[in-house]
Amino acid sequence: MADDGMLLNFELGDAPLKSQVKFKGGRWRDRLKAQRSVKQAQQNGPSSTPPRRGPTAGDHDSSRPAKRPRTDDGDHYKHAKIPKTGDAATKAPSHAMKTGQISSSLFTSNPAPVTSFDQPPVEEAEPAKPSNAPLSEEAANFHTLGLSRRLAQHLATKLEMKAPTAIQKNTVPQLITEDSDAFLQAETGSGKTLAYLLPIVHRIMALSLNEDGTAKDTKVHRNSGLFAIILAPTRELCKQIAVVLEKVLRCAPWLVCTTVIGGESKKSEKARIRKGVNILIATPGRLADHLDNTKVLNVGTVRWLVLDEGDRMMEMGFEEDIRTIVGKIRADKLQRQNAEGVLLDGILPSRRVTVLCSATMKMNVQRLGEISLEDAVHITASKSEMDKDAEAGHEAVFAAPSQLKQSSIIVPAKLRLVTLVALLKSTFARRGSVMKAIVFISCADSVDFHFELLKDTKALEPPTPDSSPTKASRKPETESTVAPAAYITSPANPKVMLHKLHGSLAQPVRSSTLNSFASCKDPAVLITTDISSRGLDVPAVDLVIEYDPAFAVPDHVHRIGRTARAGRPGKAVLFLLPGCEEGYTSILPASTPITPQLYESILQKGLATAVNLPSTHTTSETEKQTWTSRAEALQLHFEQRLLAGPAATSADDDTEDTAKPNAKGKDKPWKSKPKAKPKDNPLLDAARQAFRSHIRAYATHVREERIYFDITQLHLGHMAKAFGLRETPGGIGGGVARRAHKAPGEKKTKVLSSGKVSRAHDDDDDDGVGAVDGDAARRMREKMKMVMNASSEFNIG
Ligand SMILES: Nc1ncnc2c1ncn2[C@@H]1O[C@H](COP(=O)(O)OP(=O)(O)OP(=O)(O)O)[C@@H](O)[C@H]1O
Repeated sequence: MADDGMLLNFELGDAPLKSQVKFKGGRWRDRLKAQRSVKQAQQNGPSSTPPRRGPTAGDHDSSRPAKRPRTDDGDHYKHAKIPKTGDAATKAPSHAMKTGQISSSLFTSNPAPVTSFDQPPVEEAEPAKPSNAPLSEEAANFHTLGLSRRLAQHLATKLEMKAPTAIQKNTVPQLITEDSDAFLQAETGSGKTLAYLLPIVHRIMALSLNEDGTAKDTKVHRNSGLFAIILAPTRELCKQIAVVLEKVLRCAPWLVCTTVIGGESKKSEKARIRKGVNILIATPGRLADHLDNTKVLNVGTVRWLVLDEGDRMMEMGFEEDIRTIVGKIRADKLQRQNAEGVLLDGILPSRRVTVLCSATMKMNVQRLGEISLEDAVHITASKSEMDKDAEAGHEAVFAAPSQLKQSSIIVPAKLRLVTLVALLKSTFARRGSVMKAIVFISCADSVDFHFELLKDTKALEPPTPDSSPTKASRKPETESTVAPAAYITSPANPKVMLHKLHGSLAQPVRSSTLNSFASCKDPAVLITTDISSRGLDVPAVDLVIEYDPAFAVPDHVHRIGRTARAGRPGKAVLFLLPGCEEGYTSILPASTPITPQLYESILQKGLATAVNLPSTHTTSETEKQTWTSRAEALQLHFEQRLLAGPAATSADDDTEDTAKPNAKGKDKPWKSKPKAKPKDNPLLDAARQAFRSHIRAYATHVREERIYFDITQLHLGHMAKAFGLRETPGGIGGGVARRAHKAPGEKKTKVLSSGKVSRAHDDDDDDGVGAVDGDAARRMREKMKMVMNASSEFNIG
């Protein structure tokens, strides 16, 4: 985009701030309010905050949260022409960023929150007792649950697991003694993986060992038959399950497990199957493929089919594959003894057992149950819950771990980026306080952009051999996904490693990045999409930040469940926009209230000291610098980084969505492809692309939750600022741009590329797609469907 005529809401110059800010347009009341807030910010420094007073709880209609007061658009700011890129102001930012010389609209014209912050936060009397921790050894141990002494001892001595968790206590005896199907449902981090693995391993081991642990005459080995298949939705999860299983099988080294998950040649997978395997861990697509094409894969001896994260597999569109797999396994005649004449019945289940497993239960699990389960027992962590649900015949309510501390930050769109940096900076302010944090973002483009923005561009020269976290990052696979972080480091904690992960990365890159994050000895941040929300088990994760809220409540439960695992403490922070989004916390599961936090306090804390601005920009910090001016300087710095270098062409601004769905939904429905390749400034281009994808992704919150995530309430101009953009990029796509909240009789609104929202005509489209021509509406519906399935994030073979 050419810079000529580009408007920005910063004024760089020597004149005092006061005289520079004028507000035009809109209602006089709004102008006066904005003027006062700027004046107050100038006079009071750190203590200055925009005037805020939200309605108290009484004012707030809980059924439909109050709309946020809409401020008018750019008219409220004084606009100045930006100098051409390369001009003195952009070339010499340090000069431009001297204290008192910046006029930023960061703190003006922001909508006020509806949440009342007047109430002092209720202090918890004592920390909540962990709900997903192992039980006390007196209450239960693995041997008394029915596991062999050998296996129980191995767990205690080699895996340091002396007592089971509640779900393990309820599942292990059931799966050892009964042959009925089971539906395991327990909160995140409660040990469901071992709950189903241990009884399977115990019973397969029993083919070779007597009850007293002595060896039987006939010992099974890797060629004795495939006894169990475990299906999981992602390659990462499959590998993780395989790692746990391999550790368990060290006490029975004659048994073999393997994975078939794609990402490597089918030939080598076939070769492994041919060598013999007793437990197979697979993604549905790949297994269905092998069942069709790999003759050596004999499922006649299979006694268990485990569907881990079953609801996610359904959501990702694997229903057909699962039907095929279940059908093929059931159709194959059950072999009572294997080829070597070892009698399987009596020791292994006498029928094929299906185990379905998840922390949450979306409606589609019911359908999955219909496909795969017969008279299943519903096993939960608490017996009473199990009985009650069995009687009532309804779903168990999914919950967050009780020890998990949840909070929300109500942040106006314009301040999101600087607040994220401030939060991360204060999180890692002290060495050793937080080791790992995960930041969830709605789409891969936005993950890419934030990673590029926050990584230390200066520190990308080859790392020194003694820097432990970079051991993994030295690998070529992680060159573009692991980097030292800038901005969030501090003198006390100078090394923080930034990681990014999403489904569009090649499989070796995904695996190495995850490995690097998990094994990183220094503090680490993972910026990721929902690809990391399910099943990922990195015990040292202390903090989960939902920078973009999840598309549905169950996804939120899985995201926050990456911390506070197996009884450990953890924190989760949710970013929300002022207005209707604030009501979202009322539908989230939490054992203690989700504490709302003021963004000002986050900024104040995080920007109490100077931000380590990398690259060529250096601030001339003075003692007078306040957190507000630091926030403004930081925002300005980001915006200047985007503008540095030759400007990109405007061709991409006219980009329309060209996503082509395919059968497996592997492409990215909300990702648009530029018609013309932008010439330069990759960061600016990445910001625009991220913004577009973010807005499209926003439109895909599940229907029931769109009263909280109403795209018509989104101020595109303000949101653009959170991507360091001074203008709202075009090309968001007719469908999304014209979408409106579907309330009966409500007029549709139209989101213009300028960021303004204008009223449009009514339409009667069922899917909430706005007034677009029939073809476009159909395309949009298709796209929405695909996005709902969210399969784009997973490259599953
Ligand atoms: N009995 C136990 N004692 C100690 N730690 C355990 C025990 N069982 C499991 N764990 C640990 O608890 C953590 C979580 O286990 P797991 O990944 O199986 O949880 P999950 O219930 O499947 O969670 P999610 O729903 O998020 O996938 C793992 O790090 C595992 O090693």
